[in-house]
Amino acid sequence: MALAFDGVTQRFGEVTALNSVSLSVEPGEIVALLGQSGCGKTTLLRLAAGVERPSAGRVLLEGKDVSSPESFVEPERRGVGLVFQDYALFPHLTVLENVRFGLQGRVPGTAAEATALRAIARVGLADLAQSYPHMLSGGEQQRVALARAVAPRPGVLLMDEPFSNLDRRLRDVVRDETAALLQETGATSIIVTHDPEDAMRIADRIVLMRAGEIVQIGTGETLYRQPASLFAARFFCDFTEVAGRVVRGAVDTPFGRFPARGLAEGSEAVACIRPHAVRIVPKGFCLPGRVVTRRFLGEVDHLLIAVDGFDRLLSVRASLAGVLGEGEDVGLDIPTDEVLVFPAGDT
Ligand SMILES: Nc1ncnc2c1ncn2[C@@H]1O[C@H](COP(=O)(O)OP(=O)(O)OP(=O)(O)O)[C@@H](O)[C@H]1O
Repeated sequence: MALAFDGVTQRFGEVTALNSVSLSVEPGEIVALLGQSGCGKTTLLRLAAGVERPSAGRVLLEGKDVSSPESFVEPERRGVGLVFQDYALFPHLTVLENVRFGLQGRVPGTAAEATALRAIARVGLADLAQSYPHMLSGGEQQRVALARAVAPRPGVLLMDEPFSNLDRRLRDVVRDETAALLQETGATSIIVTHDPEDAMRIADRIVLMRAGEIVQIGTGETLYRQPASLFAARFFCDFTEVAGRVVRGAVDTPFGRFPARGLAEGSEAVACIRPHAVRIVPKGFCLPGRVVTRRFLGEVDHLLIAVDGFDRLLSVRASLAGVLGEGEDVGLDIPTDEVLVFPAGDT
C-alpha cells in the first residue's frame, strides 16, 4: 500500500479528533475523506502530511513508518504534495514562480523551469504563466495550486477541500479536470470534502467519517446503495423518513410494507423513501396522494405530496413535463427494493 494509518488516535487536550483510525490506500488510488465539519478529516490529512504527530498509532508511507511516537519523518522529506482550500499561493510570485517553488531542492534550475511550464500548460494556464495570483479567477488559482502540487510528481497528493471556494458550475469543471489529471499522474491521492457529490465524482473509494471514527468505506455506489446506517444513508440522499413497526419481517408505514431484513419483530424502524424512487401513476392506481407543491427544476420537477396517515409530505422528483398541477390527485408506486430500512435511532 502507498499510505496507511494504523490505529491512529489524535487528541487535542480534551478533544479526541481521531479515535484509533485504520485505513490503507493503494498506489494510484483516489480516496475521499467525507464527513461533516469537525469529524477529523483535516486532522487525518495533516498526519499524513507530517504537520501533526499522532498521539498514538502509526502512519506508513510506502510501508515505512513515518510518524509514530518513536520515529518521525519531517513533512518536506515525505514526498507528499499538498493542495489547500485557500490554495495558499504566494501573492508576490507569478504563476511560474509559484509552481517552480514546489520544485525547489528537487529539480535543478533549468529543468525546474521546463517542468513548471509543462505542469502549467497541463492545467491550461500557459498564457498566464507570468500573471500574479490576484489577476486570476478562483478556478485559475485552484489550477495553479494543483500544478504546483503535481509538478514534483509526488507519490502521494493530499487535498483539503480543494473545490469548496468555487461556484457550482466552475466546481464541476475543475473537479472533472482534477480527476483526469490525477488519473494521468497516477499519484495516490486523498481528498478531504464534506460534499458527497465531490466524493462520488472523483474518488475510487469513499471513507465516511463521523466524530473521529470511520463509519463506512466503499465505492460511491456501495455507500449510496448499501449504506451501513441511517447516518450514512442520510449523507447521500435527501429522502423522506417514515417511522413504523416491524411486523412479520416488514415495516408497516402509510406508504406500504417494506422488507426489514435482520430487524427484530415488533421493533421500531425507519423506512427511507428516495425522492426519485417514487413513480407517479394515474389516480386510482397504487397508493393515493395529492400534489401539494410542484417546483420546476429543469430536467425534473420536485413535488411535495400529501398521503393519508402521514403527517408530513412525501418528497418526490419526477419528470412530468408540466402535466401535473398543484392540488391534483395522483397514484404513487413505490418499488419496495428501492426503500432502505434501518432500526429507529440508528444514527
Ligand atoms: N490544533 C487543534 N487544537 C485543538 N483542537 C483541534 C485542533 N485541530 C483540530 N481540532 C479539533 O479536532 C476535531 C476535528 O477537527 P478537523 O479539523 O480534523 O475536522 P474536519 O472534519 O476537517 O472539519 P472541517 O470540515 O470543519 O475542517 C474538531 O473538534 C476540532 O475542533
